[in-house]
Amino acid sequence: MKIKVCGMRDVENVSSLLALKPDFVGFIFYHKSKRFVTEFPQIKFPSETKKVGVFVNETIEKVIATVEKYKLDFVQLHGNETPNYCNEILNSHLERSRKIVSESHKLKIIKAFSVDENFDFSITKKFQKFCEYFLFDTKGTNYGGNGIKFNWEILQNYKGKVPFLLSGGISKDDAEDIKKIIHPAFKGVDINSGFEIEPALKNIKNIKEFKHNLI
Ligand SMILES: O=C(O)c1ccccc1NCC(=O)[C@H](O)[C@H](O)COP(=O)(O)O
Repeated sequence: MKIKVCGMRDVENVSSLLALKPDFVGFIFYHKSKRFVTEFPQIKFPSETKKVGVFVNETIEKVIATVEKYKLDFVQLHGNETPNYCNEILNSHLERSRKIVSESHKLKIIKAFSVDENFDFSITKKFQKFCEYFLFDTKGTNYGGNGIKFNWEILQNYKGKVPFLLSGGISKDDAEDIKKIIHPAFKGVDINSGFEIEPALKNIKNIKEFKHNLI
């Protein structure tokens, strides 16, 4: 099962996290978030851990510039971005990387959806050809990091092929329930406020225990 730890910022905290070999580490580039990255931690990432930039209704130019500056592997889109916006992100990155010969990595997209009891999973269809993963997060007052769970049973209404990460209010005591989720597209979890000491500072011991219990 894949693990994404989102909302990181502190250089020593990121460094301790990397020792646990998470699959993804997320950095929030949304200035209204309390986890907004003001100074990107300058650390060499192992190739098995992917860097994810989280954006909310950001301009394409800003997203691409941030991807290039911090060499991000994924962008996670957490606002009202459309399939066309996703297409433009991929095309802009491809066009730019063709011009810079040394930069040839392929950018990938995670589209986040805010889920509540009435969520219509069929809206994900229009995004499927642009996205590597979907992220099903709980609908709340903020675009993300709300710290609340949705009813995981409704995941069974998702019939698509794009793999998804489950998110929203997950904490270390949820490992057993997560292991009970049976769905062909369920690929992993995204964790955030449930593991925080303070905004953007994670409790590495709890993440280690959670990761161990998930196996
Ligand atoms: O975490 C934030 O502050 C945030 C703000 C705006 C957009 C997205 C944000 N987080 C993205 C994530 O992937 C979170 O991990 C996800 O929303 C779950 O958070 P939590 O409920 O705290 O576990």
